[in-house]
Amino acid sequence: MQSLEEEKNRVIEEAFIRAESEMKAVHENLAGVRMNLLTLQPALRTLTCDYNCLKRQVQDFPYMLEKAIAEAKQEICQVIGEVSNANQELLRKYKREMNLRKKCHNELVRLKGNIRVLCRVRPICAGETDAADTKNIVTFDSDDDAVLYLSNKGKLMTFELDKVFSTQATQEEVFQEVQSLVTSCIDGFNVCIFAYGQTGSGKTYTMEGIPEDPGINQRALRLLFSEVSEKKPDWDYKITVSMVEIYNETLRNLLGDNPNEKLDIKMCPDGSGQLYVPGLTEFAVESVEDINKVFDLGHMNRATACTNLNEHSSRSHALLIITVAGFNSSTGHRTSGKLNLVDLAGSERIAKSGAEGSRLREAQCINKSLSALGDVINSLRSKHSHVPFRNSRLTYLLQDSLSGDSKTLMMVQVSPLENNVSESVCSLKFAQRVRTVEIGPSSSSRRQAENSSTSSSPTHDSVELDSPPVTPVPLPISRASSAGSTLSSTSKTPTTRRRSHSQLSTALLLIGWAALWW
Ligand SMILES: Nc1ncnc2c1ncn2[C@@H]1O[C@H](COP(=O)(O)OP(=O)(O)OP(=O)(O)O)[C@@H](O)[C@H]1O
Repeated sequence: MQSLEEEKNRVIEEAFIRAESEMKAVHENLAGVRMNLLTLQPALRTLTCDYNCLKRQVQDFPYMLEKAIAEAKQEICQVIGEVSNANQELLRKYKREMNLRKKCHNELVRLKGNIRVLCRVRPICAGETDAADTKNIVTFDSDDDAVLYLSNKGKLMTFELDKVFSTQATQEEVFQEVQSLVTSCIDGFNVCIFAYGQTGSGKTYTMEGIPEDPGINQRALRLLFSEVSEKKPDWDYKITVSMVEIYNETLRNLLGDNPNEKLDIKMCPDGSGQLYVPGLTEFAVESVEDINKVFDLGHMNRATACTNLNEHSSRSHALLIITVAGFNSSTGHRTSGKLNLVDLAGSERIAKSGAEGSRLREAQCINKSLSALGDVINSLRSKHSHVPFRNSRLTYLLQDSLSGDSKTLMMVQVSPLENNVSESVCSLKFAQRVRTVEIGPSSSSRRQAENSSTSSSPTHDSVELDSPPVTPVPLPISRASSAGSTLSSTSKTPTTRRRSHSQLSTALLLIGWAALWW
């Protein structure tokens, strides 16, 4: 019993020791866990905090998103508003600048005179070089492109115009000189460009040109197309074209179904005082292809009614009438301008050509219309209250493009050959008279003063010349000294050039002022 008791006590003791060591290990583990717990607690707190924060953010997100969208919207609206204001301002400045450009352009044209007279001398053609009387009698001034010298019976005559194109001048160079007039019809002006001169002097070459080198007609339409397309989308333009011929005082519609049909010119019944041609065909053109189609139709119709087109075209006036109507959708503003491109009938003398019968009648009709043109120009020049537009079909048809605020350019064509000298002198004399005309408000007093100073120029002698082939009217020659004058030396009269220079510098000043103001 005792040993059992001892055994029991020993076992208990051993169990107690084992339990104690196990207890110690458990305590140690517990301490480790406690330790871990202590270190995890801050992380847990951070995580909880982060979690709560995220939770709040998630809760707030729709509201913040809405707010951000609203702010972005506001900013975008503000920027759009600013851009739109800037655009409005730019548009306003653009319009102001366009008006200013128009004013400057008109002022420049006004200062140059409403009627500008240019001269083009055609080259001697291949077939003409061998004949005996094909001596070249025309010379140019290397320092002054407005002066032309003509050798007539041993005397050197000087003619002064607004510009002279030598035989080498290209179609492009000629067009550059007239293009400002062409574009002014976009601004609502009526413009007339005439080619005047004897048969074979190059009128048709200048106006129509040849297929590989077109003249003013086609170049003008091309320029109008490019100018109006630049003005889009603000401006919407419609360009229409009509072609008519005046032969023996009869007006024919070259684009109509029946080219033999005679047209009449009538006063608009609306009381506006405008003229119109009932039944005149107008084609809307938008491209070079359209122009070519219209020109082909016009030529075909012109050829169908005559046996010899070349002779017929020499004896008739050909008119290309271009109308440019514009509408500005933002301002509601409308413009309407007309450009008349006229290839006049040959102006040679009846006596010299010895015309009889139907040729005489043709010549008389040409005489009548060119004389009427001269009468109109003379009346405009003298500022008569009555201008006889109705005296010929030509002047009646061109009435609205020859009066008021309209602009006219005459291209006087000259042959360089000696056997054409009297016709050349007459054409140039007529051109110089035309040059003194002012259609609208003008600087007439200054011009007169300058003319009188020119007349008194001691270097000029007045000489008797052949009367013009078709004497328009005895226009008073206010530039008598240079019109048909002779020069014994190569000295020049600088007066008119001085006028051009002073006018040009005024215009440049004006443009400079405009640029500064802008
Ligand atoms: N600047 C030029 N360069 C080259 N050739 C020209 C020039 N001007 C005219 N010609 C040529 O001279 C000839 C006569 O020209 P054009 O037919 O244009 O004269 P016109 O004055 O219209 O004659 P018409 O009154 O008979 O119609 C044509 O063969 C033409 O090609």
